[in-house]
Amino acid sequence: MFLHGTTEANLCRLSLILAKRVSRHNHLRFLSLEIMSTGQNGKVETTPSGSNASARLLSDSHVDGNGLSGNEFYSSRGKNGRNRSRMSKWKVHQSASPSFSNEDFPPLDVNLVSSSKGGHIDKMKTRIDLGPGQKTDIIVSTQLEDSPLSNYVSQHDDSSPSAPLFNKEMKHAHANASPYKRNYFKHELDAKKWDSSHRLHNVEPFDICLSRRRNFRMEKENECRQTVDWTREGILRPGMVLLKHYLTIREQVNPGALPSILIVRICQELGKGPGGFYQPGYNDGAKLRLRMMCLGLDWDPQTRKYGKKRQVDGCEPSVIPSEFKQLVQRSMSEAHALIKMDSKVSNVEDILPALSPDICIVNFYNTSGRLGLHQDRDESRYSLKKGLPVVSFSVGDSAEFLYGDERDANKAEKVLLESGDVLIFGGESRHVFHGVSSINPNSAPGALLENTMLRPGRLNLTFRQY
Ligand SMILES: O=C(O)CCC(=O)C(=O)O
Ligand SMILES: [Fe+2]
Repeated sequence: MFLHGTTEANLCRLSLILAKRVSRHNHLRFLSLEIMSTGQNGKVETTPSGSNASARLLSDSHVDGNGLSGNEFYSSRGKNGRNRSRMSKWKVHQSASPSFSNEDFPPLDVNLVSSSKGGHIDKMKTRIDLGPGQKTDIIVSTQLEDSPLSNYVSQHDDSSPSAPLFNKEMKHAHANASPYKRNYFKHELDAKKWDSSHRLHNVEPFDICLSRRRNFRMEKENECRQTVDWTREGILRPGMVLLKHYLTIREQVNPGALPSILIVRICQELGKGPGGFYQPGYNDGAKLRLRMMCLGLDWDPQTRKYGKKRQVDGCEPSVIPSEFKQLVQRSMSEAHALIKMDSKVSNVEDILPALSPDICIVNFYNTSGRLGLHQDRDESRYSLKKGLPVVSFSVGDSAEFLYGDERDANKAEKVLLESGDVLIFGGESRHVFHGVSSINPNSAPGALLENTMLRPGRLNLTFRQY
């Protein structure tokens, strides 16, 4: 017997056995398991990760003051057939006040799977019975042996499309799962229809929206309105303006026509097609904790350069839709009006120059997404020298946005960016350091979710002029 004694040991052992079994039947090179079970103490136990060589179990997960903590049990089988195991503590900081309970917390940000060769990753979910009182949901992530996607490595992906291996147990588990988990299952079902021809490309199509059967009643109940004291608006610093809910206040009569809903629909369509969302990486192989799509011109995070085609699959970015450009111009007029009221300058463009955007970078952050402090300084020297602004639209879950004069999160100011907010930084604020430190789960407006089925997470669009 490979491991014995504790529940953790048994679960780890089980994941290794399953890994081997699935591997034999489906010719898999790679597999990982995520086990979610409710232990006798009522706390959620999660097992992310594992392959045919290793398994990791995060157990006793619990919400404390400002994060999640628990124990990690790790075991692996080396090439020499020897087994190793260790136990350690882990902690995931959640800087926003926890909006979830022990019983129903969102997927942890963990590296489920990674492989030196990479490949397509599928998921299926099943439920197994470990004996009295021990029902366990397992998410099995698999990697097909002959996948042409040899450059694609998913490091943390709570939203990747699932395998066509959907089975009876999954349906059973679906019926019994909590509404949060049911959404997850539905997503698995949809992914069954996944067209394998997409896999011929290096980039797997990513849909920022879920399917129709999502349970919004539950989400509305859960909706957590932030009561933070750092919600600010107006002029944040010279050349930096925050227009609160600007993309949601226009259409009171017909909520379906709200600009933020239009933005999601357009981004969904463009994001699924060629040149759509992908998860970019840095030079050192690390992945950005977001999905990205560029419009107008492509921006490459590795070379930090703009180009006509992107490196990852040679696709050309779509053009920036005229609706988006109009929204940018309207936002700029609003910002100029605010500046005019606030200052005595004769020409507001001296403080916030106008732009004619030819680049739009669209980011989708899942609820564990973030972006470190950085400056946007890859546009042309002309654009940067003139201080032509970056215009940023936020849609979906709210985000904690940091900004400051240095790349130091401790010295940065923070502001809550909510769905519909427009943030503009140009003029003398054009080189401000900025980043996203966290996304607040369940904070997106119900009307937006009902009309778009946007996944949990946040959509951000930044317009610039090269
Ligand atoms: O998501 C955001 O609010 C910021 C995005 C950003 O800074 C960027 O794309 O350069
Ligand atoms: Fe930026």
